Amino acid sequence: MKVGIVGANGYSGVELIRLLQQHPYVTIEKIVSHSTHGKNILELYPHLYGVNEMILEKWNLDELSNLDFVFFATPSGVSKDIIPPLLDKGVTCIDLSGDFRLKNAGDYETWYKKTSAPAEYLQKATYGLSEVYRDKIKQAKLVANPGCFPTATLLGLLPALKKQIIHANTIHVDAKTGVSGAGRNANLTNLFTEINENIRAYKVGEHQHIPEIEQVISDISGEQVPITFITHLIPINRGILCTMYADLVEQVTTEEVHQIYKDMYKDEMFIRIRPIGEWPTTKEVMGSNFCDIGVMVNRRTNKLIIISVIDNLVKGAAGQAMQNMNIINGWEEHIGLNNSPLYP
Ligand SMILES: NC(=O)C1=CN([C@@H]2O[C@H](COP(=O)(O)OP(=O)(O)OC[C@H]3O[C@@H](n4cnc5c(N)ncnc54)[C@H](OP(=O)(O)O)[C@@H]3O)[C@@H](O)[C@H]2O)C=CC1
Ligand SMILES: CC(=O)N[C@@H](CCC(=O)OP(=O)(O)O)C(=O)O
Repeated sequence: MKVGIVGANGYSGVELIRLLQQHPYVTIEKIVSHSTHGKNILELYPHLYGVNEMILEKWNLDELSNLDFVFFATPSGVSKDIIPPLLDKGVTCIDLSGDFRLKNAGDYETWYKKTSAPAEYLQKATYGLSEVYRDKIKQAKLVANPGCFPTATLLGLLPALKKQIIHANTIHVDAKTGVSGAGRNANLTNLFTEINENIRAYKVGEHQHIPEIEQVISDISGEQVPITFITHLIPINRGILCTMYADLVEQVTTEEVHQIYKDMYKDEMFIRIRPIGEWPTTKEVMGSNFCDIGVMVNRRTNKLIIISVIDNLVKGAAGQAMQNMNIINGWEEHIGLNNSPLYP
């Protein structure tokens, strides 16, 4: 199958190259960039010598129309204009940006502060949280790949929400991310001197992933509730760790909750429910498509505590996008995604 990557020289794009190169049924036919078009990708990423030595091209609708599948790893506000004509030509698109995730155009404009994609295309998009929307993804022509934080948050909350053991309106999420989440662009807050030996809360109360998480919670629980969700930038390259708390509806034990989580994810190869008393770390999923989850009931407060971790560039972006491509094509979901985490 012939695929293309638009935004191929960003961090998520390069992660797509790494993963798609190891997929047996796929060849990367086109890599597209914006300000760097015309360069060999090696000039930007010398680690790709002998792996991928393609030239970055300019966006060209006709040339991309000959492909089977195109991945978009572009900043928000870009794919909303270029995906619709490509979709109309019958090419299946997977968008890693936020442009097609929110069903309500007004929500996108409020939280992203940009013009939304046309409403009819928002309705055509399928939200690509693989483990939750697999059946819809199978039929999709346009997948809105989830944000990195929503992936870690929602996979962690899902069993508790589905089994209705927590009050959805009491959910608090304390999320931490590595710096690659901000992409490969020069900006003051991403300087080594600003990041190193430092932790910073950012976009407090106004993170664009809040409506995305609330949209799925509402879909699963039937409740439209606001959540408290705060993000922090920490001095690591890759990884997201979300610590979540919510009030329990009634008293349950850690063992009971743990069993609910194990049962719900028993057939999911990328979700690892950690033994009771063991809390996952970002390094334990680095480079892999795993989402690791630990749970505990805090008896003193009658709250459920959930900790989930992912690699933001893999399960949080390129890995989940490739998992979705596998789902659409009816291939086994793990194809190209078998690598174990990189440790230490
Ligand atoms: N980084 C992460 O962990 C995650 C990122 N995402 C989302 O994925 C998308 C890409 O993120 P990331 O890889 O971090 O971003 P980067 O900033 O690292 O890369 C952005 C890419 O988009 C290209 N680009 C910029 N403007 C345009 C344009 N107008 N037309 C075509 N291409 C353009 C850039 O090309 P050039 O350099 O040549 O200008 C570059 O290749 C974003 O929407 C992000 O929110 C989602 C989940 C996780
Ligand atoms: C560290 C950092 O800045 N991370 C980004 C990750 C979000 C992202 O990748 O953007 P979309 O999912 O909205 O496309 C952020 O918190 O905004």
